[in-house]
Amino acid sequence: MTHPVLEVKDLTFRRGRPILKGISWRVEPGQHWCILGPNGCGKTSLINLITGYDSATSGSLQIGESVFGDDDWREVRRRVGLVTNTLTTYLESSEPVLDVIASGREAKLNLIELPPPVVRREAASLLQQVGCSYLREALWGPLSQGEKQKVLICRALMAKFQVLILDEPCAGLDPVAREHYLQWMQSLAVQPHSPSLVMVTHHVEEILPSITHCLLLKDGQVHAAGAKHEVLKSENLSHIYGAPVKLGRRGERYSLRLA
Ligand SMILES: Nc1ncnc2c1ncn2[C@@H]1O[C@H](COP(=O)(O)OP(=O)(O)OP(=O)(O)O)[C@@H](O)[C@H]1O
Repeated sequence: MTHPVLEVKDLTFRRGRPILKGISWRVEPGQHWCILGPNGCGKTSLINLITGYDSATSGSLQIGESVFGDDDWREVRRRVGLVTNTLTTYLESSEPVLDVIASGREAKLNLIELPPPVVRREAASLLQQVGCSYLREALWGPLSQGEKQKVLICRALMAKFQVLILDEPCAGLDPVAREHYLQWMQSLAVQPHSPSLVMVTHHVEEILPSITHCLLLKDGQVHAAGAKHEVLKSENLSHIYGAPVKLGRRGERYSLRLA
């Protein structure tokens, strides 16, 4: 039996009030997903549960063959890469960029011990791949938003991950940097052994051709989940955003405007 890359069943999350109300979602090998939904609908909460930063109130969660509760989630976490701005608040400003990247190997923040030279070399090579070799000797704190995003991607790539979760990866990037970044993600997604990408975004313009599926959330519930071309429709988006919107398509890219 092939295991899903990721599966959640009837997942609920309460913090004083219900935040996620019975989410069921399955990511199969070879699929790349995009999660869309209005502010406060529970996108980040869902990701925090998947990455083990928070615990679900009920329901089940599985990454590959590992089930949350049965397996050591610290080990499982090494298979889930996460790129999120929230990480930026946990990282020390004085942390060298190479150590930030190297810390992805162990899924740990702010390394106490120096990473081994072989790991630092891998980190430097990843930095080169994203066009940021000039940051080899830099510290984390003063980096620009775009540089931080690229360093976090490198950090995620250090892990032996099956899933790479990108929480609003283009936030803070200028339009040209955003397009370069998206092209780079596209080239990553089409590599033969690419991890499954799960991208959270507010902008349909950022949905890459390689994204195969979409999960639409509203009020902590799944409104629609499935193949991109079936789910990404004006009526579904109007429903989740609570206003009439019109989805446009140009080639393999999308746009959205108020109807
Ligand atoms: N630990 C928590 N304690 C209390 N409330 C929380 C907690 N985590 C999330 N929430 C609340 O749950 C709701 C969903 O938050 P979440 O950050 O998941 O939304 P989101 O879809 O990622 O929103 P955005 O698009 O604005 O980033 C919000 O109303 C938030 O205030």
